Amino acid sequence: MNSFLVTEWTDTVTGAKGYLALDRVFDGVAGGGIRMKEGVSKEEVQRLAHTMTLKLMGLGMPIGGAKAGIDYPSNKADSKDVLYRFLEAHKPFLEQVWGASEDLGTTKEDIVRIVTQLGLESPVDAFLYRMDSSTKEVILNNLKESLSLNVDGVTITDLVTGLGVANSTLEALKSISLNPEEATVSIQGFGSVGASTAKYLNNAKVKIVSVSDVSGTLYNPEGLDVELLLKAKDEKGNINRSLIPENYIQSNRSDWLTYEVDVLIPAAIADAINDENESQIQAKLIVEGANIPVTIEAEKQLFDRGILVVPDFIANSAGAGFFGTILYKGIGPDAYKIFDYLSNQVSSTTEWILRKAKEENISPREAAVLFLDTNQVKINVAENV
Ligand SMILES: NC(=O)c1ccc[n+]([C@@H]2O[C@H](COP(=O)([O-])OP(=O)(O)OC[C@H]3O[C@@H](n4cnc5c(N)ncnc54)[C@H](O)[C@@H]3O)[C@@H](O)[C@H]2O)c1
Repeated sequence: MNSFLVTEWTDTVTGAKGYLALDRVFDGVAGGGIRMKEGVSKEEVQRLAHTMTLKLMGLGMPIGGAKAGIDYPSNKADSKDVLYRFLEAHKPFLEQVWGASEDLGTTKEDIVRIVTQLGLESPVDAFLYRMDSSTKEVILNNLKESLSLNVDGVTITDLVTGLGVANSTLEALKSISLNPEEATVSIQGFGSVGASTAKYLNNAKVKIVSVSDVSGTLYNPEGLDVELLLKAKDEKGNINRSLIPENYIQSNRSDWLTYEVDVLIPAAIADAINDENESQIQAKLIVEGANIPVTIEAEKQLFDRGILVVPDFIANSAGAGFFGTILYKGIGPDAYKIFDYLSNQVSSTTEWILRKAKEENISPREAAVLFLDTNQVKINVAENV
């Protein structure tokens, strides 16, 4: 994987390794989260940074993709000190090139607290430093207010990715001429992405017949009561079984993909659909809510069986565009305007790639690469600095 730049850092206290990969730098900046997890490798960080570039390009954002990774268990007592030292060492990047956010094992609150201690105004100072002081002040306020917005008691950063996945699904249903009210869906995972995807599909009257979490699968061919499931889930996406109606069939967590449904939405783990379970799938569409939930081999087999897979870097990209919407599109602090912008972008990209895939008889992933190549010319990738 060729990144524009990768740093390698060693913590002087614990010996932990850390990396910052800037996949591309457009207009002087790149954006992406900080993952803290035992075993994170430089290659993983580079791959994730590249996916960020693809997501941001798909959303029409003039920002390169970045990702940081710290190979250290996030549940250790001193993990926040390790994060502090990593950010301290990368302060010059935070000041001028890299806009940081949370990812697995880190929180927005910790990152904001640490960068403030380091003398920065925000984790996205790099995006602001070329702006004149009055524009910067307006944008910073917009950003702070936007981060605290919530809809129905849920912060918008916890809703926006699932909203995009739901809109991508609705667009994909159009491409197979299926009315949302007649469509059935099964979702793996009921955390931030799975639950918000279910919420917005339910609003569009799509029938969610099956949902799984880490403990198992719930199934009701008549449709699950999504509002009830949203109330029964905790902040980690675990559904409290004592609140579940008796007529729901409860089974093993691997059963979610075996039901006869129109759409499968893997929104939990990587490699959830692979060459060992792909043959059990009866759906017409798979919309990737999680990152890399379908292996490349399984995706090829699904394509040969006529099952379309909408790639993750299109379907789940809305969350990646949250900062860009406020920083570059001047939108905010208004949850519905932010939602409108991002969901329209995800819908139109999904429509484009599925139409192109049909016209050229290629997979949606191949069509997405064509889309990004076209887009790349527009945002001038050659001006890497
Ligand atoms: N949160 C975001 O904005 C965002 C954006 C893009 C991609 N993603 C990716 O989407 C995926 C889910 O993210 P999230 O933020 O919703 O996570 P989360 O931790 O909020 O929820 C994960 C859910 O998956 C369930 N789960 C875990 N292992 C499972 C298994 N083996 N079978 C069935 N269910 C299982 C959990 O019980 C929980 O319901 C991850 O791959 C993440 O990297 C998240």
